[in-house]
Amino acid sequence: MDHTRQYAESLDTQDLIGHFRSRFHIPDSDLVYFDGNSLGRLPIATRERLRDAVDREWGHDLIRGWDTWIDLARSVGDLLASGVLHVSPGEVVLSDSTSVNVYKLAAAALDARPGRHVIVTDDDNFPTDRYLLEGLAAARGLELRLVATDIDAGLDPARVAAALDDDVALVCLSHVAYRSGAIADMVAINTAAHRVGALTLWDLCHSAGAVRVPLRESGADLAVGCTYKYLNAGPGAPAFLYVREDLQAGLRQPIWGWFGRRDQFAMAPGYDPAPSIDRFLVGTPPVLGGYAAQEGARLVAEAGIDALAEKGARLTDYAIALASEWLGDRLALASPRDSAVRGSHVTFHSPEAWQLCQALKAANVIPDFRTPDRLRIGLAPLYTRFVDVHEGMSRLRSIVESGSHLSFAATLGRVT
Ligand SMILES: Cc1ncc(COP(=O)(O)O)c(C=O)c1O
Ligand SMILES: Nc1c(O)cccc1C(=O)C[C@H](N)C(=O)O
Repeated sequence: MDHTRQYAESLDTQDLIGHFRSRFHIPDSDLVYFDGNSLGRLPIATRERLRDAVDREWGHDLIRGWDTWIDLARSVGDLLASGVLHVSPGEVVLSDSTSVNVYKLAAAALDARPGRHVIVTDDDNFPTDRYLLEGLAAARGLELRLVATDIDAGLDPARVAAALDDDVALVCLSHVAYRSGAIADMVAINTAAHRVGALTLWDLCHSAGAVRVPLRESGADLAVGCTYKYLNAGPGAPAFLYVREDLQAGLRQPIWGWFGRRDQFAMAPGYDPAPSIDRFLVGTPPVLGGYAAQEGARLVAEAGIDALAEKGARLTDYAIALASEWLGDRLALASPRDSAVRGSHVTFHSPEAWQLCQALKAANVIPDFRTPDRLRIGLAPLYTRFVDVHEGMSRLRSIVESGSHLSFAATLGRVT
């Protein structure tokens, strides 16, 4: 491969979705942002929409705003369904945080499988998922069965299958692993789970807006995900949840708020869940965050998931090739090498990963550090250019070659 900046520029020139970068607010042209998998950039349309929503809808319309706000969770859900997740309208809704949605859907799934005593997840699933499942298992006297995962290679579907038997109620896993970026085999795992009568719940935080998620093709039961990463909806924006249409009537989630009730404004006695995906809602939705999720989902839908996934694969392949050429075994790959089973971020091992992260930030490159010794580089395909990858990796090369990172304390500081 050609390692010149000119080559990176030529890749950008040929990039069919490269123009989407101009739809983002990018005030610091020197900054190399490798963290869109933690917090996406600000779309220009979102900034304008939020200004208008604050000034006109809230400032002027006041309570009358609810005439339109009331349908927002459903309309953004439908947009995510058609433009991002490729499922049917009425199967996705915007709601709460990913953590709260894991709790609601996992509890609903456990209630739907009475008499079964086991929840399966993997030992490298994202912490919030593991903790929530641990809490549910403790409260209900169930076993939480952890499948051992290779942190770099990702989940082995055969190991998941080996953990399954007819006492398993729920299998809850991440589609793209937060550390390695490995894509789990959703088809094989759903098939194995359904063979023993278990339900599946997928965390799509690192998938939505970055890779094609085979919810429909794999017969997935339930899913959750956030909108602040590849959907660019901003810090703390509301999450989404997916419940396959044929399961909705048979599932009840445990937080019985008024937004989940049939005929909400009748304010009637007793809880009677809505006969739709609305039954998985709880309370008043965050409207400003909802608008941001809507604008973010529109951009992703316009670019198209297949084009985004293809570019994400090429960007991560390019970062791997530059790392191997320039840094050799000083930076070992901690992600799958095959882009077909990798999301839009790539991770490297180094005993000095923490110091490298600090030195990169000082050089105006933002990656992140993940325990125990990993440098994670997120390459959000909507706005990351090949020249950004070239520039970021070349600043990393200068740091490693000069040893300048060694002047940073080796002690871990605050990690986000
Ligand atoms: C896989 C995964 N699940 C869940 C979360 C977080 O959930 P929440 O938005 O509820 O904090 C993250 C990132 O923060 C994540 O990467
Ligand atoms: N959600 C985050 C937050 O509220 C604070 C700091 C970081 C995050 C993240 O998104 C972390 C991210 N999900 C990860 O994969 O590590």
